Amino acid sequence: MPLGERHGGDKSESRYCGIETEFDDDMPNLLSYNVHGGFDFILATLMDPNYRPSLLDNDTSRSRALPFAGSDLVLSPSQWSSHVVGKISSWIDLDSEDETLREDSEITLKQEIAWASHLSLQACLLPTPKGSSCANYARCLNQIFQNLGGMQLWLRIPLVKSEDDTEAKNPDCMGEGKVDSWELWNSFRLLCEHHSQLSVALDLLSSLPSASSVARWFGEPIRAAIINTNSFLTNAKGYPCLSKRHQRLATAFFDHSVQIVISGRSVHKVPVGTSESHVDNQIEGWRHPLKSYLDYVAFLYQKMDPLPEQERFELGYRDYLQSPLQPLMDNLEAQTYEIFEKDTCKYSQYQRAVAKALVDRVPDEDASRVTTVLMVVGAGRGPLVRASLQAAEETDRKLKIYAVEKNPNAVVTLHSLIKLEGWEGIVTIVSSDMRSWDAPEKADILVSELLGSFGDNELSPECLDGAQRFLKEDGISIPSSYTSFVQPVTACKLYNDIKSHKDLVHFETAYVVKLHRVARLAHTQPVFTFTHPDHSPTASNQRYKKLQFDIPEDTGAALIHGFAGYFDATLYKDVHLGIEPSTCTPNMFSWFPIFFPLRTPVCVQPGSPLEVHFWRCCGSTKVWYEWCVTSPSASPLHNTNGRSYWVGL
Ligand SMILES: C[S@@+](CC[C@H](N)C(=O)[O-])C[C@H]1O[C@@H](n2cnc3c(N)ncnc32)[C@H](O)[C@@H]1O
Repeated sequence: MPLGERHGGDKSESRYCGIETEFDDDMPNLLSYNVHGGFDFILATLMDPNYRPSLLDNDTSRSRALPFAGSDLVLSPSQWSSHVVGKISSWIDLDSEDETLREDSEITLKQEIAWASHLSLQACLLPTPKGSSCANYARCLNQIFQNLGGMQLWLRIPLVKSEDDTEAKNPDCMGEGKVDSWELWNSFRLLCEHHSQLSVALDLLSSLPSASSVARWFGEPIRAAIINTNSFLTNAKGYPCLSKRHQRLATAFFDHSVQIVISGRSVHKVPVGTSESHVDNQIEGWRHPLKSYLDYVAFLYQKMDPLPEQERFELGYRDYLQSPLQPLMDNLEAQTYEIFEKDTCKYSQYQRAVAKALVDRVPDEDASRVTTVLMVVGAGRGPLVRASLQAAEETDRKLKIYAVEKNPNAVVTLHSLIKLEGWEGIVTIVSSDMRSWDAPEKADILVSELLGSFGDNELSPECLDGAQRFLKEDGISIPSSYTSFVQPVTACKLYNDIKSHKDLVHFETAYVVKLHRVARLAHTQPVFTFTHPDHSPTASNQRYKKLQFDIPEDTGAALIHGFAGYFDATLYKDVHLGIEPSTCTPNMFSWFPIFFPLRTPVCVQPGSPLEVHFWRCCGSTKVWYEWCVTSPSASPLHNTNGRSYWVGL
């Protein structure tokens, strides 16, 4: 019974809530008890906890069947796959000093995974590594991965990070010697080479690490969050509830399709005869002992704000890598223009900028006599022409417009608009590349939108350099400048998607992507700025920037899979437009961020700075970026000579 419905038809996994169960060899009864109690799936031990392969060696009845919970026939295939997550025996210790235990563990792990695969379970929960060394555990998993089919393996990791290294460690819940459970996870997944079927089930304890430290996990492949009943507080009426921080975390998990699992025994004496449940499925007075915990989780899920319309529209794009547009080299298609044109926020910012420029250029007393020459360069299907005309109307200024466009298909539309919109005598359509157009007169205002997610990556600088020939000496360019920004991110999903191509080219390409499962590890920093017009005789569009990021120390160590990139543009004076997270234009959807990957992720320890270099390089036929990390360790230089990714001139 899903936790509820969220506006917009929620299809995420996080609608489901599971329960961790004790071993029970009556699997049908165990499942039906918990499903009737309201849970969607059970986290169930598949093998008798007393089983040890080494004990069988001395057993004369060695050939008897292994003590699996019943047989595969006790549940239907769909019950196994939809309602059971296998829990691998928690006693296993693959890195134990005790050889017998180590060997027993290896045999049991492989047997249990093989049995779970036979049942077509979607996932199995792997116990937390017992010590700080997990090499043999990871080695066995690598062997298992070679032949696993589609099953996911969730490594159980407690969400702990002591702020003080001298703080007592809890050997029951994580490897001795590790005070930051993320490091345990990181060692494990590095040993497994980021295997895409290895993910995390986080155990939420009653106290949580710092916000930055928790945030780092959102770039990791978390599939489940296990909340023990001991981590719940008690509300005034005696019901279980979570602390504000736990609530916010649970909500963030829902938003990232992480499933919640309740574990432990009921530790709340819920008043009899009352019910706060929203989905009450009591059968003949019976109530699952953990129902009040489930009800609370459902309540948190249902009280989440509905996804805004734009977010709903963008759901399918989350963490989906796209190649950036090449609007100079290629001709955009009608549907691309259509998406741009729906972004009213972008055009209203342009309208505001043009209005301010018109008023600055022509004082009120001259408004009826002076005609301003405005050129829209890269006019597409005309939205900036329309925005400029609206600015003129709003400010009572007279305008003459040239709409310059190099895409012949968009020019067809522009011509049709002359009649349709009554632009005769005001707008002249020019079918030409702005860099080679021989303009009949000079412009007072040059309006363009040639910006990519990283500002200059669609070659606005090169195009506007070519167009500024026909801008008057004191003319205005809208935009007047733009700056790119980057920040380091953990982005396991993106890294794995790129890795799946098994080539260098994909690791040296920048992608446009709606970032979702990422952890932004430091504030953004500016990279390259371009200003227009630029009349300096030595002007060059090549750039180099060295950046140093200090990741907040309380984050702990983190793995950098690459850099998220953004831009901010000053259109005119105080009117800006951009996607840099701290200043982004609200409700604008024309641009997703850009992502520059690293071929090998870089691990940064607390307190050690991350040094990064970005170059913008220009050749006669193309522009490209190169990038690398030099501290705490050196990465290779990425995209040398634009060998993998470039933008055509
Ligand atoms: C990002 S689109 C913007 C289109 C339109 N202004 C809008 O906001 O919907 C950029 C447009 O500039 C055009 N363009 C790019 N480089 C150009 C050049 N050198 N000369 C003329 N048009 C160019 C492209 O064909 C495309 O139509």
